[in-house]
This record gives sequence, C-alpha cells and structure tokens, in this order.
Amino acid sequence: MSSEPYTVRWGILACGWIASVFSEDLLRDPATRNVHDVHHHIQAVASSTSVDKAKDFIAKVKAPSSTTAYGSYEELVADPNIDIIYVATPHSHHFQNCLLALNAGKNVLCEKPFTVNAPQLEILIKVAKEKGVFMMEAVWTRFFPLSREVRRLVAEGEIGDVKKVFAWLDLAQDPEEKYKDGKHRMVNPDLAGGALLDLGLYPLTWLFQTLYHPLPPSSQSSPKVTSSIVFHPPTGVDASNIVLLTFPSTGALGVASSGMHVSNDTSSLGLPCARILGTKGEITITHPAYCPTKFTVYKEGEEPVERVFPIPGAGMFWEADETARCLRDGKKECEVMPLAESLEVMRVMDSVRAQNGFRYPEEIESVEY
Ligand SMILES: NC(=O)C1=CN([C@@H]2O[C@H](COP(=O)(O)OP(=O)(O)OC[C@H]3O[C@@H](n4cnc5c(N)ncnc54)[C@H](OP(=O)(O)O)[C@@H]3O)[C@@H](O)[C@H]2O)C=CC1
Ligand SMILES: O=C1OC[C@@H](O)[C@H](O)[C@H]1O
Repeated sequence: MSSEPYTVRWGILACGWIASVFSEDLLRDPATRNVHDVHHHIQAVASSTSVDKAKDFIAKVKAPSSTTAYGSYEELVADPNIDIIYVATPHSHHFQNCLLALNAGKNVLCEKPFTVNAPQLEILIKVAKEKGVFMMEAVWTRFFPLSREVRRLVAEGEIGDVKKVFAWLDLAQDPEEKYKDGKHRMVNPDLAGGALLDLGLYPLTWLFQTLYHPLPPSSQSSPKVTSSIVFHPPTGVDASNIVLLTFPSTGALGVASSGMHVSNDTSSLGLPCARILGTKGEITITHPAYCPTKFTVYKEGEEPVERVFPIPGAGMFWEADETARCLRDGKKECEVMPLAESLEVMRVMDSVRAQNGFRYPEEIESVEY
C-alpha cells in the first residue's frame, strides 16, 4: 500500500449547522487523531439559497480559498472534481438530494435519518447499485472508537449473551416556547420534524449495534415493534416516544426512547444513555447517546471498569475517515453502517409512526420526485 494518504475530495451539499460542524472536522489534521492513511479536502460547497451563503460558509469553516462556491445543488453534483457528496439538508430533503447526487453518478454520505420512510430508502439503494456508487447514512456514533470497543466486547461475550438493552436520548428543548412559530426543523412536519426521526435514531442505533449488528447475517431478522408516541399538538409531530423491539432469533429485547421535554442528563452528571444487559454483566454508556465518551463494565464480584474515549474535535471525522477508506478500496457500502441495516432501522421508524397514526405531508412521504 502507498505511504501517501488517500485524499477524498468532498462536495458539501447545504450550508446549515451540521454541515459546518462536519466541514470543520474534515479540515482537522488527521494526525491529531492518529490517522495517517486518509486525508480530506473540501472541493466545493453549495447552498440552495445563494452563492454568497456558500462563500460565507467557506470563510466561516476556514476551508481553503480555492474551494468552489455554488448557488445550487445541481451545479455541485455536476462538478467532475468531486469524489463524494455530503448531504446535510433537513430529513425531508434527503431523498431528493441523494437522488440528485446518485443520478449524477456521485458517491453519497447522507446525514441521519437517511430518508423520511423505508420505501424512499429502498429506491436510493436501488439507484446507488445501478450507478455503482458508494452510499452510506452518516450515523457518526457508530464510528467512534468507543462504539467499536462496545461492539467488540459484546461480540466477544464479555458480558455474556446480551438479552436486554435500554437506550435514551431525551433533550429538554421546551418546544412550545423555543419553537413557538413551528418552523424549526425539530417540530416542522414539512421538514419531517419530531423526536423519533431526529433523536430516536440514536437510541435505536444502540439497540441495533448491540442486538442486531453483531449477529451473523442469517440471524439478522427484522425485530417485532411495539410503540407509543406522545404528540406535540401545535404542529402534530411526535414530542416523545417509546419503542420496544423484540429480536426474534435471540429473544433479546430493546427499549429505545427519545423526546424533547425532559433530559436524561440535565446537568451533564454522567448519567446513562444506554444500559446493555448480558447474562454475565452490564455495560453502561454515559449520555449523550450521539457522542458518549465513557462506558463502564459491571460484572458480578468484580470492580467496575470505567473506560474513557476522548473525542479530539466534534467526532464526525471518524465516519469521514471510514468513508474515505471505503472509496479508496472501491467499496460500495460500509460494513460499519450497512445499507440493509439503515433500511431495517427506517422500517422500525415507519412501524412506530404507522402504529401511532403519524404521517407526514404526502409531499415528503412520496417516493415520486
Ligand atoms: N449527525 C449529527 O449529529 C447531526 C445531524 N443532523 C442532521 O443534519 C440535517 C440538517 O440539520 P441541521 O444542519 O441542524 O439543519 P439546518 O437547518 O441548520 O441546515 C439545513 C440546511 O439545509 C438547506 N435546506 C435546503 N432546503 C431547506 C428547507 N426547505 N428548509 C431548511 N433548510 C433547507 C439549507 O442550506 P442552504 O440554504 O445552504 O441550501 C439549510 O441551511 C438533519 O437531517 C439532521 O438530522 C443535525 C444535527 C446533528
Ligand atoms: O443528530 C442530532 O444530534 C444532536 C442533536 O442535538 C440534534 O438535534 C440531532 O439532529
């Protein structure tokens, strides 16, 4: 293998909050996280609002002044100097933006949740395969060294057979007051708002990466879903939810909950966001579920073992590094976040919404675009 790092040329689609966090992470020297095999270059940035917004974004994240600024997503996906498009629009727009990029023959890393519903994701997967390009949902949490270590411990039976997992992501946001006009993407049904799609993805990630991902493919069958939702009456999206999953091949149970009214760790006290219960012990992950830095292993008759995993930056670079390795190696998907598993999670969220009579406007549920 060459000793030169493999460089990926990124195209950033949208200039909102997470796009800036991700871009700043791309620009961090990989050596600061002891990564030497891949490197990231921001080739171009596009805003659907204006080219000036893209220019301001480039200046704000301190991307090189040679970075191309576009005033439309169409121009971005047509740029032949881009290897991969990072989609950072609200959930409602992921389907159409990913399709745009895929149809232009571009590889895609799309922010979570992948789409509004599973039928949309099925189409994206089909198109990505037809075009022969790489695609992945940007579930950054899965790529943390902490998550990899937890998956290893679970797979190697450190706490025996995992039979129950409880996971939470409640972030108190006072939506009645803070999002009073109903326009913010957290509560806006036109942007696929609500706790489940935005926050619920993370506790579901903890269930899936401990109760589903470690299983051999022949045992990875769809979980049975039972759920309850409490709505946010001003806009009709879900404010809070509890999802109970039963995994048929192992008989393991998982409870995932998310919401916008209370917090599962109001004062950053190091309270749990997940408890992984096995027949020989437990692993407790500290809040927040999207970027925890600590877990503790408890076993009968043994001192608890606490493990700390610092994040040198925002922590989004680890998913970018893995994406770069996949592109370098010619892979079309990543085994850490396989497309089939994204689809399973999306199907769970579809079931939860169907069980509770929660549908978004037809325009964004549609598979026609
Ligand atoms: N991985 C993580 O930790 C996080 C992931 N996310 C995910 O990232 C996505 C974006 O979230 P976030 O960055 O907070 O959102 P923002 O509202 O800050 O940014 C979204 C951007 O999308 C573009 N956009 C295109 N069409 C629309 C539209 N109709 N309404 C609003 N914006 C539009 C705009 O960029 P422009 O005008 O430049 O085209 C806008 O700035 C979500 O899907 C969310 O789930 C969010 C936060 C954290
Ligand atoms: O992905 C996310 O993680 C952090 C939350 O604050 C944010 O709302 C969500 O989109």
